[in-house]
Amino acid sequence: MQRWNSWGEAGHDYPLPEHALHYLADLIGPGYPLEEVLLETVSTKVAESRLANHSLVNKDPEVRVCYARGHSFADWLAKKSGQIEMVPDGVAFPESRDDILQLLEWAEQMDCNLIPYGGGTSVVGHINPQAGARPTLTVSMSRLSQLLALDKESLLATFGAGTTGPQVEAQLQAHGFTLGHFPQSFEYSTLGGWVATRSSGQQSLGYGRIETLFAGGRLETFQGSYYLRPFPAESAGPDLKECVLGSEGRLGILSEVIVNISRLPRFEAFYGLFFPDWQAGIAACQQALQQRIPLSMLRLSAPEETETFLRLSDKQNAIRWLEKLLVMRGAKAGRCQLLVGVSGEKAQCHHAWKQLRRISRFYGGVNTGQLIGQQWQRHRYRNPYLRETLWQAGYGVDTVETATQWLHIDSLRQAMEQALRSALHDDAEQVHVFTHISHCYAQGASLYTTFVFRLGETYDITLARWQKLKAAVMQAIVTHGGTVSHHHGVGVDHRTFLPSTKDEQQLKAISALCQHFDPNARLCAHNLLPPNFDILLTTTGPTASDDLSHVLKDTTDVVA
Ligand SMILES: Cc1cc2nc3c(=O)[nH]c(=O)nc-3n(C[C@H](O)[C@H](O)[C@H](O)COP(=O)(O)OP(=O)(O)OC[C@H]3O[C@@H](n4cnc5c(N)ncnc54)[C@H](O)[C@@H]3O)c2cc1C
Repeated sequence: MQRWNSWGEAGHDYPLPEHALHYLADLIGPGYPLEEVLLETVSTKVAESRLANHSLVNKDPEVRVCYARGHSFADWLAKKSGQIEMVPDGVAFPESRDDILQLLEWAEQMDCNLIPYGGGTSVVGHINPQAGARPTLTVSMSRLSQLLALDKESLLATFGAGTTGPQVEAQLQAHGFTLGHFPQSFEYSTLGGWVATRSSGQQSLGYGRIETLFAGGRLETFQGSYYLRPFPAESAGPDLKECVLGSEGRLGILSEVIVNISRLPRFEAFYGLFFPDWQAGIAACQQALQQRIPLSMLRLSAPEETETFLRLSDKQNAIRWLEKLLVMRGAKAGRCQLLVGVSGEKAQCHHAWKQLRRISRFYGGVNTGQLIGQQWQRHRYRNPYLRETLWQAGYGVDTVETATQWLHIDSLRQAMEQALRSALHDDAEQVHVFTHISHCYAQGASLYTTFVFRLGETYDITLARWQKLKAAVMQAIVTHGGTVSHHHGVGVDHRTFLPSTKDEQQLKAISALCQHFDPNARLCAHNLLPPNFDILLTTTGPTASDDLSHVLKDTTDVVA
């Protein structure tokens, strides 16, 4: 059974070896765990539902609690402490498009808000009900998880939007196909959620981000049902599919998603390389991308992350041998690990790997073969479980991600890491920070930074620590040329910073689009736009002459 206040299936634990915990204690001090509240206890405190009965809606307090929060660090604190301010008034489980249309109609009658819920793996507050006069109905897509159509000739598959990663792959692989979308939340996140958040998978370099994979589908809205046809390409004016991508539940509920699929690769391998330093690793990645070498993954760890992985490994004997080899070959302190993936026809993969090795040699890279790559592949979804392991040891872990041009990669990384390392100086607390590049493009890459800190003596102190860390790093991102998000989305947690990425005219256009599809602001109105932005437009009407500068000033004040 899925854990209600943490990641993963109950009983699936990944303990860290003793030496790994000592390493962490040496870096930031010993951790002290916080006591957790039981689901039964939280459920007894839930307020009465404000919704009438409906055959599709479950109002059981325990179910409502389980659907109340996602997986941001603040969400975890809320669940583990039991201080969940808002829970949905009910959770609906539609089984068909008709059920969804019925729920939209009922929401108007009940005057309630709706939250489409995929896997609930959001890390930016997307699916958290907000306080307000209207009741909230969360719409779980979990029963819409079937492969509905497979066009083997055109490589198109139609799924219920609530299909999770493993369900997508199992149903496709049974026919010899794959989607190739493997976010780290793969186990629980869904097709609808991926589209609504502009998700990116670990092998996006080969298969593409969800933008490339999303071919069409059906969107159920307060303005009716839309069928987004899966043409291979078209020149027929603006494409509504583009608007649905990243809409974060604000336009409607995706009931079906059509995706571009691939034949299962005949060959796939992951290799490990080590570069003497970060600059060499970056230059090699940049070259590989700009020469269009057909790889399926490039993941470059900065020195602190490389060192952390080596230190935390439970195969210390093998690591000692590896270190000897690396030192002999010139990759000493400051070295960076690069993971390389190739997928496809064997000859094509061998050729791509050969081309990459040629670039790597030029930059002093040391080839360590497939061993590290195989380890990574075996444990590719394990990191989220380690969040719980570290929590139990008294440490908080969170990640932030962004993207920028190659020109700014280095300065942005330094700014993010520095902001995190110094954020808790006033509390006399150390923060362990490390970064990797997780998705590469010819023009730039995404940076993914992890920070580990000690839990406070209470939940409130811990939350305050996390808030300081998050604010400091977001500030660093937007002032050093990063986007608010490369793949986690905006939600509630990043919306204040959106004006740094999109200007006033763009925000107005997005707001007008949301109002067109959802005139009464029932669908996830908390997501995406800066606070008060919609309210202002609703009261004055979205005209081009609206002066929103004071709203934007409020939000940019936080940014500046
Ligand atoms: C441990 C962990 C690792 C992660 N790793 C990655 C990663 O590698 N790559 C990545 O991209 N993200 C990652 N994420 C973030 C998260 O998994 C993604 O944002 C994912 O796309 C969310 O999918 P979901 O089905 O869980 O959506 P939810 O969290 O349920 O919802 C997210 C948003 O999408 C909307 N939505 C969901 N379904 C529908 C629908 N059918 N119609 C309309 N709107 C809908 C919701 O209303 C909400 O606004 C990670 C999260 C965690 C906790």
